[in-house]
Amino acid sequence: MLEVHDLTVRFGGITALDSVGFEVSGGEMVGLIGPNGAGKTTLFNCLTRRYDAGSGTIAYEGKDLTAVPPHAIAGLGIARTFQNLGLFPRLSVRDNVLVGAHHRGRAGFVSAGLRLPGVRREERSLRADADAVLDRLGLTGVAGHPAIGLPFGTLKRVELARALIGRPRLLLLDEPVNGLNSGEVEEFAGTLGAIREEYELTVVVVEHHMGFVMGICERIVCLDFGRKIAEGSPEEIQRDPAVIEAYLGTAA
Ligand SMILES: Nc1ncnc2c1ncn2[C@@H]1O[C@H](COP(=O)(O)OP(=O)(O)OP(=O)(O)O)[C@@H](O)[C@H]1O
Repeated sequence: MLEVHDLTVRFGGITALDSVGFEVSGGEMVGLIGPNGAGKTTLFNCLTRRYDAGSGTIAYEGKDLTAVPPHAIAGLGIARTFQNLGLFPRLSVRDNVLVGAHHRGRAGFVSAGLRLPGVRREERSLRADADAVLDRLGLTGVAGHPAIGLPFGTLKRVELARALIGRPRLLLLDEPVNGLNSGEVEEFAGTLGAIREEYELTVVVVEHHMGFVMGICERIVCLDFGRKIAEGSPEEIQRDPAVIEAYLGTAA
């Protein structure tokens, strides 16, 4: 589904990604780990076209992703969540989720302005979809509540709902359990495991929480200083000397 080859990204003198390559098959859940500044978010930003790759290739379902404009990414079935939440604080939870469905709307500027029947039908159908996703993630009770003031764990689920309403095939999660307590982490892992099947998702997840990532992913890719230093099953990664050295500064 996803093939990344030789991807390099530089910011002035910093090489954020250095010839990184890996593949993800349809239906897989792959973890992307690495110490702070390793290049994980930069990689996500390349996959969603927020950043241009300096060199290298990214193929998604056989298509050259580097030639796709950023606004067309959602329409290709790629959705992401953000490390620091990308929600609109004063919009209701339901409206925040509907933002994730913008690419599914077909109404043009004029027909939307005139509120023609087709536009109203489309809005009803998207609202029904939003309500179904909110229900699935246990958010119905806060659907009308502004995002501001809701607990962090709830907001993380709203982010996930907003990604899901876009009907993605590839879901990119940037630190989804960062800031959650251990009970919430466990609950999120259970939800993600279930919705992955229900929504037929392929998932790439960036996460520092090792218990979460090792427990839920089939395969892990580890970056350090922009380079891929290891790839393998959670068991292989946990005993890989290069990974241990990257995290602890010494091969234990
Ligand atoms: N827009 C940018 N301009 C300049 N440097 C950047 C930019 N984005 C990232 N970097 C640099 O690229 C390197 C990789 O950063 P990145 O945010 O991708 O790491 P990360 O693995 O996601 O880290 P963390 O786990 O802390 O989120 C860092 O040195 C960072 O300072």
